[in-house]
Amino acid sequence: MTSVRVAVAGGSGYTGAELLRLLSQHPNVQLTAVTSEKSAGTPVSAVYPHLQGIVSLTFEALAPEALAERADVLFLALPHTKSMGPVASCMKAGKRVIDLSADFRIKDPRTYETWYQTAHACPDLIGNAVYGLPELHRSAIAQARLVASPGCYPTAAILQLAPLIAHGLIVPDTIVIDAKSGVSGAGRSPALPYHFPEAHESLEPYKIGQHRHIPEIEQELSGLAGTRGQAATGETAGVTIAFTPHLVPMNRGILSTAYARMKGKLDVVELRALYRDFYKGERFVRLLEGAMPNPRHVRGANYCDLAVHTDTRAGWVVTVSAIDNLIKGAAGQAIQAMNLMLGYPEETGLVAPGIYP
Ligand SMILES: NC(=O)C1=CN([C@@H]2O[C@H](COP(=O)(O)OP(=O)(O)OC[C@H]3O[C@@H](n4cnc5c(N)ncnc54)[C@H](OP(=O)(O)O)[C@@H]3O)[C@@H](O)[C@H]2O)C=CC1
Ligand SMILES: CC(=O)N[C@@H](CCC(=O)OP(=O)(O)O)C(=O)O
Repeated sequence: MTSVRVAVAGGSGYTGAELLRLLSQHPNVQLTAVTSEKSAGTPVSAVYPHLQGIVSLTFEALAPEALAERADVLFLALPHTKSMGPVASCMKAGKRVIDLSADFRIKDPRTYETWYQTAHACPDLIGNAVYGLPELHRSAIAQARLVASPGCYPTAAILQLAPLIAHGLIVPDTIVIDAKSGVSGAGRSPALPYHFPEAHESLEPYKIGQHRHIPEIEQELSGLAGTRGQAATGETAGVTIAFTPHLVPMNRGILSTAYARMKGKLDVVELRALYRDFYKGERFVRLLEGAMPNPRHVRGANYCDLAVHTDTRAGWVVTVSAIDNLIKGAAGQAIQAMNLMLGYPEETGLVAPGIYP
């Protein structure tokens, strides 16, 4: 088996730690470097004791150019707005890059600027980036040098709505997405809302109608509508959503419930058959008919569990999805993209089931 040299920038964060855990078990990967400024000089296992005896690297403070020399594939797990420069350097060095931040997900630099309050530093590179959701962009990811790995909420929301949009079965501007995330979604840096007494036994919506994942979800759903669905029926391809995220007192996991008004009467049996067909052969999308999606069932795993229901009395279709924000919502999905880019079987290193309870 061939092996590829892989480095992780931002390895001291939560998604970085999950990348290290998963990559250390990948049969084709040799981990060569991991960066952190604050923990430079500290062994990875001193920051993350669960990696003791598994990852022997020490965190280093490396400039992107120096990091790029150490690997063939680079995972960047840096905060959004901080990834643009490092991505440009790694691309210039001719490396394959998988960026977990939001910096290359939005195709329109003005939209990025509006939602991230920062001008894009390298708009010329945005066109090279492929949105890293394998279930929608598999062949483009396989050809890509730069993958913009999706956000956690968008992964859950896009996967649950894609079949409905692609088949033009719902009224596009009636989509309401109500999603809940565990606290690790906010990263490892401490802040008051994530302090135990604040977050524990609490459930709070935030950024109602203002969350930066809105343009990302709309971009992908509009793309689906334009290429496969509503556009064919002569309607506008632009999809507008109402999105409310919530912080829930779990370490990890997202549960997303999406509602949309049905065009005409849709039979739930037919809808489920349509979802089965849309996701046929997809290793990491599990369609549930008896059980309900629950973040508990995907903890530590790369699955997205999905269920479709109809409220025929009120005329709504209701879909529910569950992912682990750090795995299918971040590190696992990024490794899925790497496997595609390198021609490895897509599930390599990702097949372990979740942990329960
Ligand atoms: N958490 C989640 O569920 C998800 C997160 N993402 C995205 O992945 C990326 C990483 O997220 P997450 O792991 O949660 O974040 P964390 O806050 O846990 O970690 C951030 C990492 O970036 C480093 N870092 C912080 N500030 C800077 C800076 N100014 N310049 C360079 N490096 C810096 C930190 O290193 P140091 O030790 O030096 O502080 C740390 O390694 C983000 O873009 C996030 O939006 C994507 C999907 C899901
Ligand atoms: C609970 C929580 O705070 N979640 C984060 C989303 C994290 C994420 O996945 O977003 P990116 O990948 O775009 O960083 C938030 O709402 O901003």
